Amino acid sequence: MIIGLTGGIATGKSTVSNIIKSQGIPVVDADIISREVVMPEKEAYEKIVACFGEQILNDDKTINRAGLGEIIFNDSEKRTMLNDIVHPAVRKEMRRQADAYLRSGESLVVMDIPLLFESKLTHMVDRTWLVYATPEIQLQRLMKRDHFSEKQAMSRIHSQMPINEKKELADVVIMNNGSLSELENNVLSLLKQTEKQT
Ligand SMILES: CC(C)(COP(=O)(O)OP(=O)(O)OC[C@H]1O[C@@H](n2cnc3c(N)ncnc32)[C@H](O)[C@@H]1O)[C@@H](O)C(=O)NCCC(=O)NCCS
Ligand SMILES: Nc1ncnc2c1ncn2[C@@H]1O[C@H](COP(=O)(O)OP(=O)(O)OP(=O)(O)O)[C@@H](O)[C@H]1O
Repeated sequence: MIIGLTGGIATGKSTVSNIIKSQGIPVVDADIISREVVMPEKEAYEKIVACFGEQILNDDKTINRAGLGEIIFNDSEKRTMLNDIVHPAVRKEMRRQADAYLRSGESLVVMDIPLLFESKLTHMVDRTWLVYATPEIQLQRLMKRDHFSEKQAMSRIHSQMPINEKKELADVVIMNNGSLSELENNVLSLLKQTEKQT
C-alpha cells in the first residue's frame, strides 16, 4: 500500500514523516528529491538557469533557494515555469524509489508530497493522509520556523490550495493543532490501524 502524506506548508508533514520513519516505515520525500534533481549536474539545473538567469545562483553555482523562493512565491507565472521544469523529474524519481521499496518486500510505503492535491497526483497513491493545522497556527509555525515576515509567510501559504479545502479531499486527517506528544500518539495509533489492513 502507498500512502500519500500531504498538508499545507508548515502544518507538520516532516514532523509526521519523522514519526513514521522512526517506526521503520520507508518514506519517499518530494522535498528532498526536489533538492537533488536541481543539483548542478542534473538536467533540470540547466533549464532553471536558462529560465531564471545566473542571478539565481550562489557563488558556488548552486541554486540560491531563498532567492528563487522570493521570486516564485510572489509570481504565479514564474512558479508554474519552475514547477514545469522540476515536477516531472521529481515524479519520476519518487515512482522509482517507491517501486524499489515495494519490490524489496515492504508492504507499506509513504510518499510525502506537499502538492499532492494541487498537482493532481492522487493516482500515484492508494490513500491520502493530510496533516492539518488551522490557518492561524500554520502561519505562526511558518513565521517562527523560517524567520519570515507575515507577508513572506502569506505569499507561500497563498501559493497552495487552502488547508481547509485540502481537508475535504483527504481520506484521513491528522490533527496537529496541539502538542508534539499528542501528534505522536495520533500517528502511532493510525499506523497500528493501517498495518492491520496491509
Ligand atoms: C522555490 C524553492 C527553490 C524554495 O526552496 P526552499 O528550500 O526554500 O523550500 P523547500 O523546497 O524546502 O519547500 C518548502 C515548502 O514550500 C512549499 N513549496 C515548495 N515549492 C512550492 C511550489 N512550487 N508551490 C507551492 N508550494 C511550494 C512546500 O510546502 C514545501 O514543503 C523550492 O521550494 C522549489 O524548488 N520548489 C519547486 C519544486 C516544488 O514544487 N517542490 C515542492 C514539492 S515537489
Ligand atoms: N504539534 C506541534 N507543536 C509545536 N510545533 C510543531 C508541531 N508540529 C510541527 N511543529 C513545528 O512547526 C514547524 C513546521 O513543521 P514541519 O517542518 O514538520 O512542517 P512541514 O509541513 O513539513 O513544512 P514544509 O511544507 O515547509 O515542508 C516546525 O518548526 C515544527 O517543528
